[in-house]
Amino acid sequence: MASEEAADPGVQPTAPVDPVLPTTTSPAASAASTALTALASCKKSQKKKKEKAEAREGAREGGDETAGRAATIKGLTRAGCQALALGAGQEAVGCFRKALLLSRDVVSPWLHRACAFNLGAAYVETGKPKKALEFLLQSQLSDNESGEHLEELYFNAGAAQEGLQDFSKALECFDKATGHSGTSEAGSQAGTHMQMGCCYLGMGELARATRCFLDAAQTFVAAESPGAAAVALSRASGSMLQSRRFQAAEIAGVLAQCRSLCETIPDPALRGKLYNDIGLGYSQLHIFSLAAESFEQALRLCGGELKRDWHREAALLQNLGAAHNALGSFGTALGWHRRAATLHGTLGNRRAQGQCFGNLAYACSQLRNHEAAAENYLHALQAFRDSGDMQGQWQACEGLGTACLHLGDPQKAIRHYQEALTLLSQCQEEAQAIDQELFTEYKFSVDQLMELAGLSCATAIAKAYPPSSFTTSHPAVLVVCGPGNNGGDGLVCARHLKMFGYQPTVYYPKRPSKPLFEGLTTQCEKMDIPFLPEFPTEPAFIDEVYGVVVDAIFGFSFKGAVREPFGSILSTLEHITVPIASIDIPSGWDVEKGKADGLQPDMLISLTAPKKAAMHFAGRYHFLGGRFVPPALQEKYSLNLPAYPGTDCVLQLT
Ligand SMILES: NC(=O)C1=CN([C@@H]2O[C@H](COP(=O)(O)OP(=O)(O)OC[C@H]3O[C@@H](n4cnc5c(N)ncnc54)[C@H](OP(=O)(O)O)[C@@H]3O)[C@@H](O)[C@H]2O)[C@@H](O)CC1
Ligand SMILES: [K+]
Repeated sequence: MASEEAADPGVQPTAPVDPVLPTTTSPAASAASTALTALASCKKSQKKKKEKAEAREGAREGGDETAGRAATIKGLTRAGCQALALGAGQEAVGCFRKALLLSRDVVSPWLHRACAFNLGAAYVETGKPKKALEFLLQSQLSDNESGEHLEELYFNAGAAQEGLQDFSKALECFDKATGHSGTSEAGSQAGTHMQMGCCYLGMGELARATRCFLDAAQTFVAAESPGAAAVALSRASGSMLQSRRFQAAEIAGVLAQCRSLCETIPDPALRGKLYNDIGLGYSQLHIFSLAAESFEQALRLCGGELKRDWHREAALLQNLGAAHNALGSFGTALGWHRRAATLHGTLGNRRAQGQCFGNLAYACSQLRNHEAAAENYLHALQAFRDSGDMQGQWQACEGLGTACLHLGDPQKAIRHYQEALTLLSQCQEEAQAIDQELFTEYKFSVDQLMELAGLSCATAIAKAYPPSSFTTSHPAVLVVCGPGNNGGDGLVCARHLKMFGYQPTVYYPKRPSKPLFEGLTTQCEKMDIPFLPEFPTEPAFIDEVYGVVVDAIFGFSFKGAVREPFGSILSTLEHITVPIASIDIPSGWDVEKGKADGLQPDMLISLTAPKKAAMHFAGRYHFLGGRFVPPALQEKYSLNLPAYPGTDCVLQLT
């Protein structure tokens, strides 16, 4: 999607979800890579088993029955390996399980452990890491086993731990695997480095992950495996982009190396996948000419009519269109957008089709064909409605508004803009996901964000209610704080208000015994901010003493019926006449539906992004605060937050 004002519509190539892009440690991705290695191990153990079985054959005196059983185990093992090679994991598990059962009656602990190992490795591949570990542990080898065998065991145990998301245990196993890798092939060492890279990715240690992928790539190149090396480089570039610690030139260097390796890969499907990944990487670096070239190369490799990958083709057409939009070659972009929209439509992918219509509309508007732009924004809007994409809907409405302005219909434009605003405030799920990511991915701490949130609130209050507007003798503000983080925002806000020359008083009836809140309380106390021992029961008293009341009672985690003492507090606040400034959400409101007979604040300071309930806000001032969402995150969620003016930490929405 793109809107006419959007400075950079071409960033959209990152939007299409490419099912083959292996840039995360998603179970699917790691299972896939694990599968290959499990199979390799299986082949190796099969070979080794064959050798050992043959060696034993002469020595074994257990008679025909034992020999027959050993032969059956051998057959089952072979069948299991074949099943694995064909991707029939369940069947493989069945064969290995039977082999393991039979091995119990054979007087060879080695054979039994080897069978347990195979079953464990097969479970790794079928995505059952718990089961895998159970059998891998049974295959525990003694120290005088060969290093290579130990390497295989630790590798698979590592893969199982990785599947269980226990990345540090997985890394321990992989470390041991590399410790025993003296004699093994370079390829298998590189495979271990790949897995280690995935673990570091899972732990959010992107620089280390990058190192592992680059090491793996180097080893694969030395082992003359260009395909595997290119995959490793592609993953390295992905983690470099994600980490934001690397220079663009460094990342572009890795992408270029990956691209040149691609030329030597015989498998067209893998080549196509990699060219697409490279194109996405270049898009993120804003090198759109190389992105477009890479997407075209990928498109040529989509397969013949019979084996055509239509979904990939649609994503590539969309990416090509978006890259040309970003390059400003709108005439060329039109064709790609149309083809992409048609193909996504045929495949029933309405949301992606909406994105293509949006991009097409944007290109039309840039070519000053506003009628075509309006028509395509309408198609986009409908597609986003069908697929329930709120964000797409508001962007399409915004585009429609602009097109109507150009077509000389300001009334219609206003209606579209109004609809866009309403839709914008409904993007709450996104806001919560962003909050989560700020903590988990971007490693912000609550107190950092709370400080910025509280500062935004004090700033917004100072803008809307300057001390000169107070009718009381002093700019006295009552800050009512609740038991959660919203209350914490209130404490920070009180401290900054004091700094700004106001006279805040805090009421904080339910104080959590956590260092963060204790610290914030002490800071206020040390700044001579009084804390009320009891809440005034008379609304008139509050009206007389204070010029503004800050509602920092509940934020987005409020639910159910209000419990005491907050029920009485809110009842009193509902009857005061001085303005109430609510932080994030008016307290007592349903986070989505609001509360018609509840608190009706004069001001709302939405933090990060407006929540759904903000639609029901009817007060005079609506501010946006919490200017802490990093650009990458804004981009990821296509937030299109309105621009904060200059260095301000708040933005007045109404
Ligand atoms: N995440 C972010 O990015 C940032 C978030 N920030 C801020 O945090 C806010 C969200 O904070 P939050 O999650 O701590 O919850 P919040 O709404 O303050 O209080 C919930 C507490 O209230 C209580 N309670 C609930 N229902 C109740 C009821 N019916 N009746 C009575 N009590 C009830 C319940 O306590 P309990 O009684 O269970 O002890 C619960 O612990 C968010 O809106 C924003 O302002 C900023 O600081 C910075 C960045
Ligand atoms: K509140």
